[in-house]
Amino acid sequence: MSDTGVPARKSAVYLLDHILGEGRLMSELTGAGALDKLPAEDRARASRLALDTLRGLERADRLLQKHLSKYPPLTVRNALRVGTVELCQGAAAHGVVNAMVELVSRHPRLGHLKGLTNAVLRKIAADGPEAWDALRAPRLPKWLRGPLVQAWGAEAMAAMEQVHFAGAPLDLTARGDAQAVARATGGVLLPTGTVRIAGAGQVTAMPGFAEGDWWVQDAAAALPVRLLAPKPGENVLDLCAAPGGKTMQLAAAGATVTAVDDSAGRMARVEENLARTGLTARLVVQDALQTTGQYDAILLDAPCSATGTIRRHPDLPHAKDGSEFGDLIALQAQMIDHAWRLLKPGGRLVFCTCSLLPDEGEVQVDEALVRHTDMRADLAALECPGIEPAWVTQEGGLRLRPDFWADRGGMDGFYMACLRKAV
Ligand SMILES: C[S@@+](CC[C@H](N)C(=O)[O-])C[C@H]1O[C@@H](n2cnc3c(N)ncnc32)[C@H](O)[C@@H]1O
Repeated sequence: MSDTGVPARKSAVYLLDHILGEGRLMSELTGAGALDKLPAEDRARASRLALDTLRGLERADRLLQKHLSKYPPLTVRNALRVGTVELCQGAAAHGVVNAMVELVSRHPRLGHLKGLTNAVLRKIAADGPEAWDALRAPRLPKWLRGPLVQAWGAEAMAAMEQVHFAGAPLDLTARGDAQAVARATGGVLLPTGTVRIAGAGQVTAMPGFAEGDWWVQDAAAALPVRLLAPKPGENVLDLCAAPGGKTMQLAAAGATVTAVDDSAGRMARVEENLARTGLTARLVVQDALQTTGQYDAILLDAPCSATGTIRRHPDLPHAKDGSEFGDLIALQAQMIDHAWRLLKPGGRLVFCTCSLLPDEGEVQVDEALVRHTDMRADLAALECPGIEPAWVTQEGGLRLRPDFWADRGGMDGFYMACLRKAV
């Protein structure tokens, strides 16, 4: 890692410029190699700085506003934001200020703003972390906050924003004995069987990673397969499978799994994950709507707004504006109808999305139940260990929100329902 911390901070500012300026997602930028030239430690630091800054963006802007008569160009503004977040997290003032001044002074067009950077960050350091702590938890942008307040109410929204701001712990799904994984990793076992670790370090260095004893999967994301309850030897279709968290759960239960995803790049991740865990599945790179065959059980983890994953992906509300959600909602309905044709009589389909929008959950299932007279919501499937009755919805699905289990570190927002086909 560099002594000055300038390369990691410069990369964090680069990420923010593209997320906030061009609406790119962090995963797109890192996938395209944005951090590849940095040593591993700097890469981790750059990502952490960018994510922490996105989580605290509203607070950073409120503090900076006091010391700026007009906004400087985006790159300098982002350097000030990163510096503010670091200072308010308690980093040593001289290190942060020197690094940010150096970063700005080296910029080919904005070097003249190094004096401003120095003066503003010194004032932020003098304000101290108390000024930061006195501000409310950052709110989601209006385009997303509006529909979520309408769906869940203002109080629940504020609770979700608190959890978004806090970030997420590391959750693991065990290939076999979850208790043993909890012991080996120093984690706690949640009531639903997920192992949760607070303050985890590098994932690949943790006990059991190389042996494939577990994989990273949010506690909420582990539940759809529990609802499906695959049995050994059953023919199970995993539609929209990559990167394969649920594929591995299905395979670990002994099912004969066909995993379909239309992204060859993402399917390569499924292959790697299966190889590491020693599990097997037939992998097919294909549009889910072109899939054929007849299956005992189907898991449909449909593409969605991903608004349930903001704890882990605070870039999403800043990079998106909701304009593509209508197309996703239409595609989800098409996928439910297609999956229904591939399901044997008496079989079950678990539909799920990592979304907080009822249009991608409760409403999808309500409407599917009207379109398919041979479909019913299977309430018995929801009786899994740890699932709380309050999470069950009117149409017979499960609604999970980030503020559920807030005292344990929250969970991703998710919707899921088990739909049973008449014999
Ligand atoms: C929510 S992610 C799936 C996560 C995965 N089930 C897991 O547990 O790791 C949605 C996936 O849908 C895939 N996808 C999007 N449109 C698709 C389509 N038309 N056909 C097949 N896969 C699609 C994306 O490539 C993405 O991997």
